[in-house]
Parts: sequence; structure tokens; C-alpha cells
Amino acid sequence: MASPPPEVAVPVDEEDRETEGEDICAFDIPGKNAPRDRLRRWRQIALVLNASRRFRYTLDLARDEERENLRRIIRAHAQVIRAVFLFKNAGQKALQESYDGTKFESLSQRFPIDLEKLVMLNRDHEAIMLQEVGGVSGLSDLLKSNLDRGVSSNEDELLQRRDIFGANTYPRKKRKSIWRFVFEACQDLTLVILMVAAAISLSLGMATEGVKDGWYDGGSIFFAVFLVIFVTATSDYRQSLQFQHLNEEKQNIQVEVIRGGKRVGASIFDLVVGDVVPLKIGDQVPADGVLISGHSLAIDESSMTGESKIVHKDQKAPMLMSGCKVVDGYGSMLVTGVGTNTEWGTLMANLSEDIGEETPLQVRLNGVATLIGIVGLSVAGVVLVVLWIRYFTGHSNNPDGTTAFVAGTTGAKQGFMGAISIFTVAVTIVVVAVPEGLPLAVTLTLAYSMRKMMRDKALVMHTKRFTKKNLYSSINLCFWFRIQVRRLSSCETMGSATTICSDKTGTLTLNKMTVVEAYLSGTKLNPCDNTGMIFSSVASLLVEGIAQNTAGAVFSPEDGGAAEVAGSPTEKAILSWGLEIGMNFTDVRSKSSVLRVLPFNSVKKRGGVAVQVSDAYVHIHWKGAAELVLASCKSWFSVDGSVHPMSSDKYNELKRFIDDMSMSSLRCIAFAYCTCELSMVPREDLDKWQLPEENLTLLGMVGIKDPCRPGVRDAVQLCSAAGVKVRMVTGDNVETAKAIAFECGILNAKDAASETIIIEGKVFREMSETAREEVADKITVMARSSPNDKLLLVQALKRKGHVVAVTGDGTNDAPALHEADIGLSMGISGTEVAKESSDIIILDDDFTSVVKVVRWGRSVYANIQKFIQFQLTVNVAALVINVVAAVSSGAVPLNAVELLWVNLIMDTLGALALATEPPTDNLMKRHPVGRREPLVTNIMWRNLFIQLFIR
Ligand SMILES: Nc1ncnc2c1ncn2[C@@H]1O[C@H](COP(=O)(O)OP(=O)(O)OP(=O)(O)O)[C@@H](O)[C@H]1O
Ligand SMILES: [Ca+2]
Repeated sequence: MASPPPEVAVPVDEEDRETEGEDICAFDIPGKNAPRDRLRRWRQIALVLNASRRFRYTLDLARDEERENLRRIIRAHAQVIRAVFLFKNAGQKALQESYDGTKFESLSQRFPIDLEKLVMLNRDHEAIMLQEVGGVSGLSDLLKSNLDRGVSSNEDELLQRRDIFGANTYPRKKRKSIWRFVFEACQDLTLVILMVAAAISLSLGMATEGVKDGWYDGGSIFFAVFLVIFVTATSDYRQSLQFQHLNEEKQNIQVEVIRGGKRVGASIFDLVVGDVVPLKIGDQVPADGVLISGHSLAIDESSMTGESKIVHKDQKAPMLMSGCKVVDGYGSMLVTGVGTNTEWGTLMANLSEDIGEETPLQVRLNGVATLIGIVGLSVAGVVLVVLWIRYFTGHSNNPDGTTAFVAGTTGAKQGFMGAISIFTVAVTIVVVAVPEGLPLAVTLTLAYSMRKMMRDKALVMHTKRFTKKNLYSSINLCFWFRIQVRRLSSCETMGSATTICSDKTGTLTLNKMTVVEAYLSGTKLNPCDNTGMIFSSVASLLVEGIAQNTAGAVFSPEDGGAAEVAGSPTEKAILSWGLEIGMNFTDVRSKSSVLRVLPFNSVKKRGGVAVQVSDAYVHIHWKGAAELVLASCKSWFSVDGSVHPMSSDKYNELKRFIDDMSMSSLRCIAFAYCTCELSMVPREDLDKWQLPEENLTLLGMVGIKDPCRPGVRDAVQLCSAAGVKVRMVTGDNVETAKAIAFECGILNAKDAASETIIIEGKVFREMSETAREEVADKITVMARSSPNDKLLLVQALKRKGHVVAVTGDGTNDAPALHEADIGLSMGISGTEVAKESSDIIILDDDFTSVVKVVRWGRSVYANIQKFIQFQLTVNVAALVINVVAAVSSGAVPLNAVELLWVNLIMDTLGALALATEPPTDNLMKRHPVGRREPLVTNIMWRNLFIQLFIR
């Protein structure tokens, strides 16, 4: 949440000021993650005219601060509880008394531990209390849970737990009532002035002309003002409903939980105390809990503590806080606190709404609007002065031709009336000049596009709970209206995207992996599960590697039946293949004990494990990207089970084999191992033990097929036709990447010849920043990339002036998704972290949906441009006519009431009419708008003046 220091932000701002036209540049805010102080400054610029009204639809900085404060308070509260506990504990120690399980007063007959103690336990980060209840296993006994099998999935059981310990939900803060919005709408400066003017006009009018005739002027102004307030308040109210529903949907995360010995999917809201939840990289910790076991588990606690520090969790620091993110490793936790008994729950219960985001188009629109407002204000000032001068010098006439004001003759009261009515006109000019309709137009346009997009079945946001049937019911149409607006802002950005960086696995391919080729002991297996000729000791070593060196798992149902495989798609493919070659998962795992695990991650591209196989020996198994693992192998097994040193011939042969598999678009994984004496293992400091990675013996290699998604080729072609370049950024090896790129049309035959088009992450990483910028444009495929390489590419492209869209599913894509102008994550295969970093969630995981977003984004952009042109024309026309008339004849052609009506109709009806134009195919033949093109193009100005002239 930390914003970059102002020193960084200021120069950028200054630079923008110089490079762009003077008007819009001040409002040129990066679409995402803009530094807070810059946003604040921009608000100050716009404060001139109605900040409250201007920012109805954008990021609320005050609420941002509120959240920060709240978090601090809750934190402090937690610390106090903890301090009290420590204090109490120390006191009790002195009395030689300590907690033990049986001493807890039980809240119910069933559980010998009560809620209060549990809450204290969760707050106790030194885990003293945990030790006293006998560690995590003691605690699970108290909670009547089982560390391996979890709680039973019986509904009654779950209900009972919910009754006693609470549910994992929190009360929503009460929604602001519509009156609150009415009140807020009333605070609009221009409206207040108008109301004052109306009040004066009403009272003076009635005083001079009698109640019956005198109410007319003031009354109609009042009426028009109320109408404006009504429209504003209702649209704001709807907006807030949108936020709320969006939020609820966003928080309804699907998690995995172990119940009755099986991994099942559940909503985060359904978790109960006692549940055992597996955690893996990219997950959000769904409730407070205690670590059962884990490997390299690292948690980002910044969302709770405010410090961006990664905390490692192990048996010494086993407390897990709800709402934090898993950034590395995996493990499982026992849930001990849910809902409002957690810090996260308290925080969420006290936050009213989620914080909106600054949408670039709206910011630019606000820029345009402010500009017009300022012009309007000055014009109104001029008109006011001119009319007053004319009036008081006796140059203005009444409708009947008599002079309106004759010094000395006209009564003070009447003179004042005249002055006030002129003032009202001036104020009205301001009201008309400020195009309040712009934000409204955006809202309507986005809402309309959203609804249409749903018909297109394109995407967006967490729509899982909604079936088609209720989708079309009117209530839910409103719901759709609500979902999008916040996020669709990114859809509007998508319309101007010039390039899409897509990851391969899961986006361009189906992410359904199966092992189709295998290579063991120097021979290719045919078919890939035929291990008949393989020496049994080699096969059992391989199986040991597969079963122990995995983040996945195999569950054999008690009632027999087919085994279920869980884990990432790659892991699942390998485990399934393991089962095919005769692995018995539980048996193999019970034969050796795991000493240390280095889980797979995208930076190292390999994962390792050390298992103790006897009193004297330890096996270290590695599994990972084939050519990388092969490079650290010094020997290999032959068919008869004997070990041979790796000659360069053999190396080349194996390398060729990898290339062959890759070229037929397979993902290659190699297995290797080495032995090590138990005495060499640093037993006390296992956590810091760096497993030996060199001098390995190759066990085998597999090629995993992940077919291309149908329709991707066409979608890529559509993108190129629309001038949007698709690039592939993948963690896979060059040949595999190339093969898939050909398959889905990202590469074509004539590209392949060029060198720079295909690059390895490592090469790109090592370039200088300027060199990267040069080459970025040409890169079509980037292979073997680490998460940071993806980020570097996005940054380089952005600096080159591209509007970059990134699609991704994994935690390794998160930095790039966050940095991109628009991040699209995958709804089905995406991790929580990826989704959180993205702007749009593609629910069906389909690349073709991305193209639909582009199409709608362009349509939104085009419609809004049209609307601006319309508004500008009318506004400028109204202003010019008024000024000319005021200066030449001393009267304005339209009086205050009429002007207000024009304004109102213009704002709402105009917005409606132009917002509902559907996208045309033509849109996809144009070139993208890009970053620098002004919202109001020269052609638009030309049109504007032509039209003005005609009038
Ligand atoms: N669970 C795993 N264990 C061992 N190696 C793996 C595992 N998963 C992937 N690999 C290897 O690491 C390589 C890259 O993985 P990485 O996570 O960086 O990319 P990815 O996200 O799967 O692909 P993409 O970037 O295209 O989506 C793969 O090519 C494969 O060889
Ligand atoms: Ca991926």
C-alpha cells in the first residue's frame, strides 16, 4: 500500500505537462496503481469545481486512509490482547499453574476448549499457549479434528461447529441509505448556489408579485434543482449497490479443504473451526489457524500488519493469520479462528465498501470536464459583470421595453431582485457548462456494454453463482449492472491496448496435461507406461522420486474405486503416469521419511526433496525443467540398472531427445537423484540445508502434452487484424514455446528466421535497460522466463508507449498482471494471487474472450468519444450564444429555468442515446488508440466547430 516517494512522482508529472497538450496532461494519470500523492494532487487541481461530485465514481482516498487507520487500531487491539495474555500467563506461571487441555472450561459438552481461549490462542504469536495445549496435535484433539482426515463432512457436524465457534463470515456494514446520497448530492457547490438563488428569487418574487404569481421563477429553479439531485442520488445509490455486490462476489473465494479424508472444494464462507486446509503458493489464508506441516512456506502478512515483509512459517512460528497471502511453498493448516474472531474478519466487518479504482478514461473525462468548467466559470463571471454593469447603468430593458433600472427611481428591493435574477443566470451558465453528464455517460455506457457482453457470454468477474436462468431475470440484470462498472474501466483500457502478453500454459493451451512420452534408462518407452524392460531398482527409485517429490497427492477412496489425483496440472500428469507405471502412493511414501523439501517454483524451475531411506543413507530427488536438470547430471542408468558416466555423446543424445519432444510441443520434465550419507545431513539445521544440486544421476524424462485451445488461432488472427500484437511469455523451454506459438498462429514461417523474435528470459534479463527497450518491440516469444522477466518485458513495452494487456493464471504471472495496463486472469485455473493482481477475470479461461473484451472496450471508447463531441458542441454553443447575447443585448436568450432543463436533458438522454450503440465489426479493423492519443481528437474539434458554425 506504500506509495512511491513524491520525488519520483513529481518529475514524471512535470514531464507529462511538457510533452502533452496543456489541458489534458494534468489529468494524465497512469491507469493503475497511481501513487497516492499524485492522485491527491490531481484532486486538488479539480477541487475548483465540486470535488465531491467529480469523484463519485473514482477512488476514494479518504476511505483508503480510513482503512489504513482501522487496520492499525485492530492491530493494536490484537497486541493488547496478546500482552494481557502474556501477563496473565506469567502470573500463572509464578503460581506454578499452567494451562492444560482439561483445565479449559468448556463452552459446550463436546469441545473441551472454549471460544475465548481460541481467540487468545490466535493472537498469541509466540505460540506459548499452543505448547501448553500440546502443540497442533493436542489442539486438534481438543477441537475433535484429525490432522490427516480433517473433520467429517457431515452437515450436522459442520452446523454444530458453526454454532459453537461461529461461521467464517462477518456482518456487512450497513448500506448507506438513499437519503445519504440525496444529502451528498445536495452538497454540490453549483446546486447550493442555485438553491440560494432560487430561495431569494422565490421570497422576493412572492413579496413583490404576491404568492400566486411570484413563485414561478424561484419555484421552477427549485424543481429543476431537485430533479438534478434526484437523478444524481439515484445513480449514486445504484453505484454503491454495484460496489457492494461486486465485493461480496469477490470475497467468496473457493478453497480446498480436507473433510473426511478427502480434498473437497468449498466456499471460504463455509469453513469451520477444526477444518484442515491445504495451502499452496498463491492462496489466501482463509481463516486464522495453526500450521500443521509445511515446506518453505512463506506468507506475505502486509495486508494485516502493514509491513511488506515476507514471514516464513514453520513449527517455531506456526500461527497463520487470515487474509494473508502464501507467496512460496506449501503446507496445511488447522483452522482455529473464523469470521469476526479473526483480525481480518474484524477489519472487513468494519470497512464499508471496497476501495474503487481510478479509471483512466474517467480521469481524462474529468480533465475535460474541469477544463470546460473553468471556461464556463470565467464566461459566467464575464456575463455577470457585463449584465450587472448594463443593468445598473440603465442599459438593460424589461420585456415591455422600459428601462429595467433607473438610478434613483427604481426601489432598492426591485433593483436587488433584478441583480439576483442576473446572478441566477450566471450561475445557471456555470451549471450548464459543467458537463456532469460525462461521468454518468461513462457509467451508462459501461453498464450497457457489460450487459451486452454477458449476452456475448464473454466474461467478467466472479459470476460463478449465477445461472443463466436468473441472469436474465431483471433483478440480476441490475446485478450485472453493478458488477462491472468498477472493473470495466479496465475493459475501456483494453480497447486501446496495443499488445497482449499472454502466458502459454492455461491461456493458450488447455492446461490439461498428460504424459505421452517417456524416456528411461537410455531407452524410449513405447507406449509411455511400458516399464517392462526397465530394471526394477531403477523403476523403484523413479517411483520414489515421483511420490515423494511432489506438492500434489493421490487419494485412494476407502470404498475402492479409482484413485484421485490432486495438485497442479503438471503434478497431476506426473502422478497419474506414476500410477500407470505401478506406483502405490501411500506405500512408497511410508517407506521413507522426508527430511527436507524445496518446493518447485518458477524462478528455479525445479523442485527437490531429501528422503531418508535407511539408517545410513539419504536420497535427494530432483524434478524439473528437463534441459536444466540434465545439465546437472553426471551419470545415467542403463537398462540393466548399471550407472554410466555422462559422456558428451550421451548428453547430446539426451539433449536431442528433449528437443524432439519439445518440437512436438511437449513440456519436458526430467527426474534425477543422488545419494548422500545421513551423517552429512545437518540434522539440527535442516531448514537451512541447501540440497546438493550437482552430480546427479538421471532417472528419466517425460514429455507432457498440453493441447492448444480450440479457437485460439482465430482469436490471435483477429487481434493482428485489429493491430494488437500478441506475444507469448512462458516458463517453458524455447522449442516447446516455439512449437505452440506456431500452432496458435503467434509465429508464422517467415518470423521464425529472425533472431530477436524468440528470446530466452535469461538473455533478456541480462540486457541493459535501454537495450531491453529496443528489443522489446520485436519479441514475439519469450521462453524460460521467470516471473521477473515477464515484469521486465511489460515495463519495457510500456516505456515504448504500448498499452499492455497481460493474461496469466499463475502466481508467477502476478507481478506482470499487476504492472500491466490491464491484467486478465483466468477464472478456473487462476490462483488467488493472480486474480487479485488482475483487473478482469476471464471466467471460461478462454483466450477468445480476451478478444471480446478488446471489441467492447473499443466500442466503449468510441461511444464516449461521440458523447463528448455531443456535449462539447452543445456546451460550447450554449456558452457562445449566451455570451454574445449578453454582451450585445444585455439579456440571455434562455433563462435560468430553460437552461437547466436543457442541461438535464442533454446529460441524461444524450448519455443514454449514445451509450447504447453496440460495437461494429469496423472497430476491430482500426488501429488501437494507444496511450498518447488525446481523447478529443483533432477531427473532433473540427467537427465541433463546423457544427457550432452551422448553429
Ligand atoms: N511441478 C513441477 N515440478 C517440476 N517441474 C515443473 C513443475 N511445473 C513445471 N515444471 C517445469 O518448469 C517449467 C516452467 O514452469 P513455470 O511455472 O515457470 O511456467 P508455467 O507457468 O507453468 O508456464 P507458462 O508461463 O507458460 O504459464 C516447465 O516447463 C516445466 O519444465
Ligand atoms: Ca501459467
